[in-house]
Amino acid sequence: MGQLIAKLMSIFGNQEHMVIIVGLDNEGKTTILYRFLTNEVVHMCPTIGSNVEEIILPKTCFFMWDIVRPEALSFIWNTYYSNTEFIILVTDSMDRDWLLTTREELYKMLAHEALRDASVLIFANKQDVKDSMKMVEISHFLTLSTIKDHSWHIQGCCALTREGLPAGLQWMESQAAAN
Ligand SMILES: Nc1nc2c(ncn2[C@@H]2O[C@H](COP(=O)(O)OP(=O)(O)OP(=O)(O)O)[C@@H](O)[C@H]2O)c(=O)[nH]1
Ligand SMILES: [Mg+2]
Repeated sequence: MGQLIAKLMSIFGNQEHMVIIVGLDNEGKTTILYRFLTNEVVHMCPTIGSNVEEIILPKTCFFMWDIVRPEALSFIWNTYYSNTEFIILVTDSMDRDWLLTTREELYKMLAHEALRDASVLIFANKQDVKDSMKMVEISHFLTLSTIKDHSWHIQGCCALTREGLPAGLQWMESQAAAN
């Protein structure tokens, strides 16, 4: 798997940036991935394994892996990490109970040697749902202001309407251009 990813990276060249989309179950990871590609909502089943898509923009290209939770696939996790430049962490803004687990997973990833230089985009998804937590509350809960050794950005979004997704992608483009 590692060799395959390295080969793909060499084919696509330096403009290609490797991205992993992570988060707990049912947070909207796969919906977001396909909303980057199409104007239609693709109805999803829970992901088994991974989905991968190439998002081609005028000046850059993101090679995005939507992967299941770390513990389920821990044996190949290092393979993904070793080439990753961006982590997209998706949270369900309604899911207060799971935010603690999300926080644990986030800091475990950030402590990983292979992700030392990765930038983090947090999508606070499902902002359309009544009483969803807003970005300030989620930022506070995830203690994002304590992250000093990675670039990070939090963006509220609704994958169903695409609201917030272009802004998140723009942040990634600006990071890619700066690196
Ligand atoms: N209301 C609302 N529902 C959403 C939004 N984004 C995704 N969903 C719904 O949430 C459910 C889960 O979406 P998925 O994209 O399959 O979530 P996932 O994180 O890929 O789930 P797993 O593959 O099981 O880990 C689906 O029913 C989506 O239609 C959103 O912004 N608002
Ligand atoms: Mg999925």
